[in-house]
Amino acid sequence: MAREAAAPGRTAGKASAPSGHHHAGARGGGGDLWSEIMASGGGGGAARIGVVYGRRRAAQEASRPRGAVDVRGVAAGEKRASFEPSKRTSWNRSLSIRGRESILFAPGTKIQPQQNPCRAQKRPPKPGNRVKRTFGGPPDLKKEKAYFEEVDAFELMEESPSPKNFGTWARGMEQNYIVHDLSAILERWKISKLAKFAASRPLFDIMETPVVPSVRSDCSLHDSHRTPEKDRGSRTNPMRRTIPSGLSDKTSIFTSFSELKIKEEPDDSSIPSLSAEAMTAFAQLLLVCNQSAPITLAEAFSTYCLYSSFNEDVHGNSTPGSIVKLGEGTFGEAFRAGSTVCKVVPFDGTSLVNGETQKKTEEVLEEVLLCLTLNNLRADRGDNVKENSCHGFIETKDFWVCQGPYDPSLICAWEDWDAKCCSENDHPNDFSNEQCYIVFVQADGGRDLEKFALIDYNEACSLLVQVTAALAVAESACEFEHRDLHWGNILLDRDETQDKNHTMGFTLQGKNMCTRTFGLNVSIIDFTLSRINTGDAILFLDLSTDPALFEGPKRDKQAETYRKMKQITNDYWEGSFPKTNVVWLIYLVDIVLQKRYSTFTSKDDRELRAFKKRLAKYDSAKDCLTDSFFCDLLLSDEDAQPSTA
Ligand SMILES: Nc1ncnc2c1ncn2[C@@H]1O[C@H](COP(=O)(O)OP(=O)(O)OP(=O)(O)O)[C@@H](O)[C@H]1O
Repeated sequence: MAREAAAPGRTAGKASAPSGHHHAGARGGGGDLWSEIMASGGGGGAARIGVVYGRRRAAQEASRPRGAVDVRGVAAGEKRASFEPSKRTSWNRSLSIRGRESILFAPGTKIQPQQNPCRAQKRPPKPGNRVKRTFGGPPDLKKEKAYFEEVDAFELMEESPSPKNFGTWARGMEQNYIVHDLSAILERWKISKLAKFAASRPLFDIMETPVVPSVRSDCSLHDSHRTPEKDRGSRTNPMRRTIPSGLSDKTSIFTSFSELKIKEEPDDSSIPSLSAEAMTAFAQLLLVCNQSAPITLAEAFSTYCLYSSFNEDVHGNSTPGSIVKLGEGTFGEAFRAGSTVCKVVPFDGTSLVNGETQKKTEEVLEEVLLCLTLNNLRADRGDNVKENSCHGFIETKDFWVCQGPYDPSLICAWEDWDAKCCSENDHPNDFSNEQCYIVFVQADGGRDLEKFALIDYNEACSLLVQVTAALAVAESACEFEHRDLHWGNILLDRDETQDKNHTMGFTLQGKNMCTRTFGLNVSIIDFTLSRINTGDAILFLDLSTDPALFEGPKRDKQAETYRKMKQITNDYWEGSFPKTNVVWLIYLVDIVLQKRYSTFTSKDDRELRAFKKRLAKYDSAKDCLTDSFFCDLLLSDEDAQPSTA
């Protein structure tokens, strides 16, 4: 995670109705396009149905001081617990108490206005976004069919010892992206969540639970959940068949958060019919990864790296060639492997990594769901025309569940990077044989903004319009808020082959548009803090359990932006507040201004300052896109030159 030099920060503007639509007819009737989009009332928000399940990390985690040594690893005989102080001291990298959360929608329940009754007065108005997609109702047989096909495929795979195409050092093949059946994955995940909840309560209790309105009636939400337990029992039995049919009758009972007072470890035997159908998070993760068991990091990387006989370890064993570390974050190490980037994130262990508690399997699974949902915004997979699509989010090509110590080739790449860039992370050489990792295989998005020098004002404009358009599309499609869009999480790639009129296509609420790229391709990464509404569930991170995130230095742009978000959300992180995207856009303009590119004229500076001032008025990235700043940068589809998407 990057840090920003101190400079006067702005206070987030009070939420107000969007005003000043200065986009007075961006080329070729852009005005009409915009008036249609704006008149449609904001488009997207995903179906908001009755809340049936939520979880929250244990509050006691919050009391552990930052950087304090977690001795649980020692008690558990975990190799990696260290009593040395963590290298990580940055306020903004200490995320030890974070936990991804989810709210699941009950099938068949009605869309509810999103409100936290205790704070409803203070919160900005919810945009009237709605998506066409609805959930619940009669059973979706297509989904079930897809599900069982996938289960059958998995069972077949289990019989075969060689899932996927790994395992030979010499293979060195480029792997195409894997097509995931997102709806089947979500369905499975939902069933498991519900079963876990159901298993935590005696059967009679559930059956007698009256159906209550799904809007929470008090603030008990905040103390009604517990940290989900690890799902490692699944290791020996990674696959349990789930039978979705008939579940909806039972699940419709669970419609209130206030009913979710889960106090003990779920007892799987209490409701056999549900728990037997549910898969553990670990088994689900394996299934998403198309694996029957974890593999080693070396095996995963060998899928993407060309074999090189020059890459041998001290024992003469061949190792994957061309692995270079590209960057690091609090949770992950990013390596280039062939033409892909593999982000390696340890999970589920009890030892601290980089001074932080490791993510739990469920959190990893939910981050995977988030990546897949964003992948779904991409338009180039032969799908039908999409209501909202863009290419602004990094493409996740695949995932792997790995286990064992760090591979020597990765340690080598890590040490090379450390020698040059001075890593803030712990040396990865003492992970145990049991350590699990999730490997996110992504497209190579280029260099992050922290390290990238924009050549001129046009490139700065291209950066701003592409990020704004991507956020606007994702807002509309799935109420997406990135919530951590610092300069380490925006990647830029200069494509010398693009001419100056090159454009990048996107679709916002059914309208095809293009952004001018000026030869720059922008990708947004790192969805760890992001909030998304998949239609089945809201996935978010409860940042109220991480007060230190908001205690960064005064006037530090990034620290101020977290504080602005807190102000906007009023610490109600499950809520939809697209204004959080706006404050990151303001941060981005600040970064561009602060970098003081030598080629910027004073007029360019003035333009940017005026734009930044206007941004404070907007309530969402979609609103920001109407600003006059983007007039010459946004084209309607008909006016565009041949574009990338
Ligand atoms: N797909 C990619 N292409 C190129 N570089 C990448 C890619 N993904 C990550 N990186 C590099 O690795 C760095 C860390 O990645 P990322 O931000 O995803 O990790 P993280 O642990 O989630 O970080 P954070 O501390 O912000 O939560 C990035 O800043 C970037 O330099």
